[in-house]
Amino acid sequence: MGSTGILKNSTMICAPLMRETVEQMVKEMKQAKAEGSHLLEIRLDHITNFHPHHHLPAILDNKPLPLIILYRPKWDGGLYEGDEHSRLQTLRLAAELGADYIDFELKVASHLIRELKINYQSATKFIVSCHITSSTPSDEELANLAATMRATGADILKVVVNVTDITEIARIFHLLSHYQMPVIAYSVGERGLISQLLCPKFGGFLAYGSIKGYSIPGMPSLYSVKHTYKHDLMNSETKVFGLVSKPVSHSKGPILHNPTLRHENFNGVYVPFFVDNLKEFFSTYSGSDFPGFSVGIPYKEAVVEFCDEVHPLAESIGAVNTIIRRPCDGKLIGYNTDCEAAITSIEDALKGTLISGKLFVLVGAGGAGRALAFGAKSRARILIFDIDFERSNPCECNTLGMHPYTDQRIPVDQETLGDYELVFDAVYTPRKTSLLKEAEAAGAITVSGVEMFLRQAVSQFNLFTDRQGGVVCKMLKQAIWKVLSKRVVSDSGAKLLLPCLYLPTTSFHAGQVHCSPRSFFGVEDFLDDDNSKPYTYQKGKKSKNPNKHVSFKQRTEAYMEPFTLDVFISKRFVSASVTHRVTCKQVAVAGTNSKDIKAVLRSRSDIPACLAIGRILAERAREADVYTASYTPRERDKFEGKIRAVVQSLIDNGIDIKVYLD
Ligand SMILES: O=C1C[C@@](O)(C(=O)O)C[C@@H](O)[C@@H]1O
Repeated sequence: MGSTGILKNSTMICAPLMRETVEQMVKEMKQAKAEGSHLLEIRLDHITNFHPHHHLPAILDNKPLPLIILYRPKWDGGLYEGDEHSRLQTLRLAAELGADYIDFELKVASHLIRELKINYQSATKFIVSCHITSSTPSDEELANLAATMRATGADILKVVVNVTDITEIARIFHLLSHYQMPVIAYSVGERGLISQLLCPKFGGFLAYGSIKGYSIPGMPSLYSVKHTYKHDLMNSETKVFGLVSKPVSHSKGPILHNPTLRHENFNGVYVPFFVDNLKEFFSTYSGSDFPGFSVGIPYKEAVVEFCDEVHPLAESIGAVNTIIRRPCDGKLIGYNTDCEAAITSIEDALKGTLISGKLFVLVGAGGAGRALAFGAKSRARILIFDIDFERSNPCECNTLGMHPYTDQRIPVDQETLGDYELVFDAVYTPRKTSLLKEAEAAGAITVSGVEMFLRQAVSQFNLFTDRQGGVVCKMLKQAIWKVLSKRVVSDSGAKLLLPCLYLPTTSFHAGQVHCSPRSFFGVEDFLDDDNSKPYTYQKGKKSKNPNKHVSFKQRTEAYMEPFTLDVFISKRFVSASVTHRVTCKQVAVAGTNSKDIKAVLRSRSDIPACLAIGRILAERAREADVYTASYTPRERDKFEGKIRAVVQSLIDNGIDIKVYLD
């Protein structure tokens, strides 16, 4: 095929061109090439007053790249309304002139392809296409359809569907990866977007991308497939991360996580998952190809149910925004990285003023609101308003102010905004919401949701990749700078705060949510059952004097006793974990709220439950080759009753626990 050949094992990017004149087409062919397209699809049916004998050679003679010639009739979704004979004559002419590819509708393909292959023994390749407007066929139906298409003599098959649920895309992936000839298959629409974004992973022949200035509904831009999702670098080993949300297109996650994954040399991609049904989604995309998810509106609370295990912090908050598929057993582990992100964003904007004792007024108790409330509760007084008391429709109240609802904002009187010292909006698209603009005008310090977004993304990234955070922090910082190219935190007038990204001094999360065995963000809070008495463990204060003598024991403790045990008991549940001090990695976790554990228990918090947690945690620790751990009860905990039962059970099950009592 010479220069027009099919690049083996490499998905091409194709820009469809739909202009009204040949001149425009020629101009855009050059633009598409400059933007990185590998080939071009020329929609003849869009050219007005089209004269085949005059216009076709003009197009083919000026092609800077291989062309697919397509002359779509009205009966198959195109613009051509003339007679069928003339249309097919035009396509015959394209073959005669040596077009690289010609696209035929399945209905007419059979006799035409045979005829053309006999008459013109050119290098032209024939694409046979089928647009399915009814429901997405099953795997079997798709295979049968592909066989019918192949029987026409096609060189390449093209199947376009319009899925009503993202799980139907799995059938497209199956077709792409299993069919023994070149296939183009994708779905249009937001729910179908991943079929286009992940096309190279599943071996699609080509993926489409629209050129700059001519976006095509339901299709990614050439720029995004080339630069954001980097089709060139994707292969069958690429791990797919993504945001589970509805809506999802507002998210800046892909433009943060994708460059960072590449920077870290991690063969992964981060995509938007428009999800309607969590259960179906997790059972469809259940393999190791999908190792981690962010969770956005409106699913942060609902998703807890689909996690096999939930980190104690997320459990206490009642919301999960990050899910990791544990490599050893495929279980889904839920975390919350929003809580720390929200509180540190506010604390940093207050420039060292403590939030303790202040009054927090929280509007909206959805997933993000819960995380913020939880973080604030132990230090400050908090007043919560939510439009929907029962939270029966969380989606509605969570998107206020978010693109495209930028004219809406939470219902707080503009006149009262000046009464607040600081106003924080968890929405980050746009960066400055109507609420923040008004608050700024009223003289309050304002904190954009971008701050929280960034911080939660850093922790999330470290969980996804199980890596240390320093480089990632810097990388994300650069990425967001490029994206926003403006300051990310603002306040009014002279008190202007510089844009900042929280760069923790210790290794950040190190693959787990916990920075240290016992503290998430310096102060660890767990709400008690009646939601009024937080357990608070105040981390030992760091000395301000860097020259202060550190004893040998202090220096070596983490190495001599590398594993710590943490036990948490509430009226509702019991959980315990073993953490490696140096890397801050949790090596084993067990909690009575986990699906598998609660299924076999009568109660989630009685003594038998504690004994079960001790036994299961011991099994998991032993599996991780950990046989010893040290345990210091949390500040308000006494080493008796249920706590003692957990620890005793661990000891009875082969773990040597050293207990430190003050
Ligand atoms: O709140 C957010 C933002 C987010 O939903 C996004 O828009 O990318 C991703 C979530 O993980 C996070 O908790």
